[in-house]
Amino acid sequence: MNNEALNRLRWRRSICSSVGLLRLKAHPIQMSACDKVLLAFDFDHTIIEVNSDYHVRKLAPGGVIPHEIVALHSDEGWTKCMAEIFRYLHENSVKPKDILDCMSEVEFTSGMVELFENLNMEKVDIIIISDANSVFIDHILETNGRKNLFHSVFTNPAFFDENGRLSLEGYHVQDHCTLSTKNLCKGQILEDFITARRLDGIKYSLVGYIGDGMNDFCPGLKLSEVDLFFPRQGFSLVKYIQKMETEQGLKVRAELCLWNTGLDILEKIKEKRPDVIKS
Ligand SMILES: Cc1ncc(COP(=O)(O)O)c(C=O)c1O
Ligand SMILES: [Mg+2]
Repeated sequence: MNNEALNRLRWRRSICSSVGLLRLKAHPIQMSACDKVLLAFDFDHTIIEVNSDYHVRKLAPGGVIPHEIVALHSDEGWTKCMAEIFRYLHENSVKPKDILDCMSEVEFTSGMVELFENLNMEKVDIIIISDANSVFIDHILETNGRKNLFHSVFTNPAFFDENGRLSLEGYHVQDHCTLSTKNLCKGQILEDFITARRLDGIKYSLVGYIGDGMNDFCPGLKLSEVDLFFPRQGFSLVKYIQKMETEQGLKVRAELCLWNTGLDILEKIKEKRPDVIKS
């Protein structure tokens, strides 16, 4: 986080603390916490229309990744597969600039910019939880001029090594959640974030989680009845929610709000919390 962003955060925190103190007089029970809305976004097929990990494959010779590398992709995770893809690209003379230029082509999903521009960021925190990687996400946010909007980005750390190869690690190692990949449990990240913010004096009166894939089911389960779960229309998460309920009795408690573009999300937030929309 740069100095400007840190200062802005501190400034927001100080505003929140004063609001908390004012509340103390009228409503002693709510005293220490500053109420905000949290919107947690998946990245691939959510903030952006494509899957960045698939988009980069076009840089391989003939746009084809060898079968033995593709075969490393599993439901338990794809960081090994992606690390091998990056090794393969490097062996085939793909340079860091080629990868970054390829990511510069990636556009935000329709209506996402309008959604972000209409949220009152004094009242809303937005975060990203993604099983892509930090280099792709950073670059795409930067080229779209939206990097500073996000309070935090949780994803697999990546960097270009001294030879120019993109190197990738898992975000964490976990084996408690069988719904998630081994390297990244979005549900745990969401819960840890909310707990950390609570300790900072920020309480979320509404949490919205926006995603498309099966790896977004675990954070959806963590939401409560007052929250909003946004599975993307026509993507795998919609059917997975039904399947997990009928086959495993795992029921999402939050209100389900299907979405197709960012404008659908904006409409729903407007309806539930007009106070966090810019006037
Ligand atoms: C290779 C690969 N990368 C990324 C993702 C998902 O990333 P995100 O969590 O940003 O949707 C998937 C989902 O299946 C995938 O297969
Ligand atoms: Mg996704």
